[in-house]
Amino acid sequence: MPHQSLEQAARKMVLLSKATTEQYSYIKTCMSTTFSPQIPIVDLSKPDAKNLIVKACEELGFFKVINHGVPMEAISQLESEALKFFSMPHIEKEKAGPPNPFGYGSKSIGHNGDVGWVEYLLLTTNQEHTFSVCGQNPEKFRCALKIYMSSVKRMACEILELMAEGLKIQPKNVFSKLVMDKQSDSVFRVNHYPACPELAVKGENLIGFGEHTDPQIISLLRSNNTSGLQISLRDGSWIAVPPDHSSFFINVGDSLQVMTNGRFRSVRHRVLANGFKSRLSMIYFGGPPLSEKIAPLPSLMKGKESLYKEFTWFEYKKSIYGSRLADNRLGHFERIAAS
Ligand SMILES: C=C1C[C@]23C[C@H]1CC[C@H]2[C@@]12CCC[C@@](C)(C(=O)O1)[C@H]2[C@@H]3C(=O)O
Ligand SMILES: O=C(O)CCC(=O)C(=O)O
Ligand SMILES: [Fe+2]
Repeated sequence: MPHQSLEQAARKMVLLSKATTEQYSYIKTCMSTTFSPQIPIVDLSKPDAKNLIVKACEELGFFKVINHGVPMEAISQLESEALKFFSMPHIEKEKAGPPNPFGYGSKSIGHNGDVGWVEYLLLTTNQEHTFSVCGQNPEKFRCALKIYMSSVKRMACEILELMAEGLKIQPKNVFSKLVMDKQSDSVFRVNHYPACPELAVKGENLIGFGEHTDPQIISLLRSNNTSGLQISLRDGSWIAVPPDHSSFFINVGDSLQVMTNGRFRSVRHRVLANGFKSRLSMIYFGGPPLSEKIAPLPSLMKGKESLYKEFTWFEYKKSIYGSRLADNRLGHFERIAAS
């Protein structure tokens, strides 16, 4: 059974890793994280979807989507190819790395010292580059990626159009056209968090993926049935997101926060490693073309000043790659109101 071999591989990874988990940042905040019914659920097939989406983006910057239209078959195919990839020996996986910027990465996230109990594939959504994905059957992996990505991109556009409709702004493709653009700088990521048996023994927490906001416009996340994802509320407390393998979780990204002049919030989130089960998640990050100006839409300003300085997505990207995961990246671009 592929699942069994995955757990075995994870265990091996733990045993073989000389430094074990000592070098990672343990976090002791588990007391403030609880499962809660607070995650809004949006049924894309219902007429009130657009209003629920706007409310969720204003309050949390996060919601769950059901009846999303991505066939379970496409999801399972990609999941199974990804699991095959991650169950290969480390030396084989390394052939697809390092992620500069695309490819296989392990433990290290970005280039500024962030680490987590995670291994991942970071890919461009642009066809040609996904060819760097290796593995035993790269053709099958690529094919599954292509089918999944086109379906998820369609959902991203549908959600972005519902946002514009819910905000009552014209044309309804103001946001979605950026992700639909041929030059769109969208990214795809598959994260694998091996089970970390040491945690189960010690009863401690270990960071899988440190807290951050996603810089793009919108992120669409699907994971297996393993918990770990948490989001931060306005008051700074963390809530655990109950896993749901058949739904998608949507994050507002920094760029959408700027385009709505702060009305929508980009949500801080993180992943904790699990002591018993491995987690596999796949995330589509819908981004604008590099040359696109990221600025509040005039129709959302209503005579108010922009909260942000003007910048292009290229400029923002340059700045994020010099940042640490937990940094407040939008801080540099906030306009201090002249009084
Ligand atoms: C420390 C990091 C790692 C970054 C860049 C920088 C700050 C934000 C991280 C992310 C988070 C969202 C996906 C990603 C692909 C992105 O666009 O921003 C990540 C990227 C990476 O994993 O390389
Ligand atoms: O793997 C996950 O569940 C979330 C990871 C994440 O937030 C990211 O890759 O930006
Ligand atoms: Fe993220």
